[in-house]
Amino acid sequence: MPVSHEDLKMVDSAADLLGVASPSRKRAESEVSRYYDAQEPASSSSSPSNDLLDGVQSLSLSHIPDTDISPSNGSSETSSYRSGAVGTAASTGAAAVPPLQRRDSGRGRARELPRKSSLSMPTAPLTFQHHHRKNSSSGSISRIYTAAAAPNIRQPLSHEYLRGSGSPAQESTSVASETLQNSTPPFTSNEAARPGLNGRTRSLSRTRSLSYMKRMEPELPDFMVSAPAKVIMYGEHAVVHGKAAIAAALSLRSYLHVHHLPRDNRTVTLHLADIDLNHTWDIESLPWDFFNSPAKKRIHFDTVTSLDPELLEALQPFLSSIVNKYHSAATAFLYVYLCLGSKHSPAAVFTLRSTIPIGAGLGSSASITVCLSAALHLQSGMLVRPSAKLFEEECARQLKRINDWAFVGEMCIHGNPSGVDNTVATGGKAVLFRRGDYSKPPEVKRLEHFPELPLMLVNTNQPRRTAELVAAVHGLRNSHPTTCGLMLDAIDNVTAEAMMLLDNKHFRPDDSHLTRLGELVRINHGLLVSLGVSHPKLERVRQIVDGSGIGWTKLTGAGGGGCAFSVLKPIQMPGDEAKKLKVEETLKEEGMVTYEATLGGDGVGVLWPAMHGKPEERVSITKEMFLAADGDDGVEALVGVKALGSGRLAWGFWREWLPEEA
Ligand SMILES: Nc1ncnc2c1ncn2[C@@H]1O[C@H](COP(=O)(O)OP(=O)(O)O)[C@@H](O)[C@H]1O
Ligand SMILES: C[C@@](O)(CCOP(=O)(O)O)CC(=O)O
Repeated sequence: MPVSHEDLKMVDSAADLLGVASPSRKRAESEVSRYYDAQEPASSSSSPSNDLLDGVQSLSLSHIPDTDISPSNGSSETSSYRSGAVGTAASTGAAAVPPLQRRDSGRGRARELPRKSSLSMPTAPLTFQHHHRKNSSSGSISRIYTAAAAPNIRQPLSHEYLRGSGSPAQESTSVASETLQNSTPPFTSNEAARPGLNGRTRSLSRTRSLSYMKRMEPELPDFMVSAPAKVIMYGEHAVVHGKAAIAAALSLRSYLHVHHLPRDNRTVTLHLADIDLNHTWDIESLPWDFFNSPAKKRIHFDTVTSLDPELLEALQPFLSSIVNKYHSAATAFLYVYLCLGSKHSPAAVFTLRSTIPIGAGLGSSASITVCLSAALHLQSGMLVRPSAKLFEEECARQLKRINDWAFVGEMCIHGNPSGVDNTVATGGKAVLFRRGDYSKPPEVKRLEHFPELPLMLVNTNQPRRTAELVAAVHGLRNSHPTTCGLMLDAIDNVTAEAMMLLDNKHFRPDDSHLTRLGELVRINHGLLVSLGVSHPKLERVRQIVDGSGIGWTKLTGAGGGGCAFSVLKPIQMPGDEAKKLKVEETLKEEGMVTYEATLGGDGVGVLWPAMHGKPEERVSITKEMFLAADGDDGVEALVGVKALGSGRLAWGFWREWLPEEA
């Protein structure tokens, strides 16, 4: 009999309450296992794994036809202009089937991928990175996978001990004894013997030692997740008002380390090291009953498009003691934690460090909310580590789930974000993004031919808050609806023109195409100035760069300070390089920082378990090591995607396409 969504939800909650896999859940899981076994051709490339499979509806990456981004289609009337106030939580598109845990049959079966490759994404040495796509014989798009053993996500570690060559009973007792040699057991040793597993005899003391050991073990291994920053090339602010924007992933990243605590520790800690925020909550004292009540409960598959003010209010007593100017990150964490977790969520310490400047227009908030969303999904068993065994559609579903809940976190930090930042931080690469109707998923078109561009990124070091700038544009539009509407339409037009150039495989950065792109950058900046979101320091960058004639400059992100980027003209004359160096020197003298970063790289990634080193000498990355890493370079050297690479023992990415063959 097919398993219904409702059935499984009930089974899920019952199992959660008991902390076990219920018989009906197991039945449902085996049903799905059977389904997959029947569907999949046998393959010898499988690794033993414990995948979570589900039947969530697939990510609809609605392609935006070129005509859609024309000014006529992007009129201000059709755009959804959202005020800073939060609305009622809306849930759209609940999945047909909830997640299921699937243990590999152990028969060496793996789903054979229709299209896959073990290629890894190249990174360009200079500013931008060019990724091509490879078309399969069917003409459709493929993606690359990193071969990796999926983690035993919901599997307590003790089960690992119980596996192996010996019988379960032998294994468990020997591990228990070993553990107990180094600890003080909370029981006496002279207990009556009673029948054990497989008809063997085991003593009650051993049973208790096992339960003691279980309590002392963390439920899951430590792991890490990471997500990139982004650069909005065209369309910031307008995108909040329903227009299109073009954005690309940037090679600066946030890293989140998740350390699991012994089961008898019932606390959860959020340590945001960059902002000196370190707070611990007692898990059971959190308002689970309210968050899990039928009227409020949201599950992993739900697309939540606005925050619930009552849920936010319920969190206040747990946030009020956090005095930190960046405290909204804690709100984001707690909101998503309570929505996705349960009283039985594993005790853990979440430690975050980021190489992205905070509040500088590079999407630092989205990068951290993507990390938090991915970590919480992984922890609760709702994601499979990316591997060659993942269907393309599953990969897309997992990315959608991460992205949807990262957006919830973004709403906690920003109020009314467009969602472009978290979409890029989740999926990586470059996208054309538009969210006309906030009650529906955004339209996202991946830019297949995003070119390598000569770019300079400058941080003015002028702090500002996205939420305030978005609210300021909102205010201006209210007082000057017609004029602002026209300016937003003009930005939309700029984005549409840029899109034709950036998504064109014949684009050449060394000819007139670059000049057109540069001019569009300058026009877009001018329109943002008119919307009132520039800053004297941003104007100074523009003056220095444009004055030297080396390129075209625009603020990126919310403006009001933060970052600007310049599209640089090709170095053609002998003095060109010297001019660029002079510009960099002047900017530095004025207290600004220039970045060398690449665009168009990977989105969210996972390092499971958190280990580094060559296969034979792998060591765990502890939270202490992570915290001790010296500055951004230290973080990159210890856990960085560049340092550890990607692959089975390194970072895994949910990727949706393959680079095109040269
Ligand atoms: N490294 C970080 N650690 C903790 N919180 C962060 C970090 N980076 C960003 N945030 C959160 O994001 C907010 C900044 O978001 P925002 O002003 O939109 O800047 P950005 O343009 O970089 O996204 C901060 O107030 C904080 O809550
Ligand atoms: C201004 C805006 O378009 C981009 C904000 O980017 P950032 O938070 O400054 O990185 C707001 C949004 O898209 O939600």
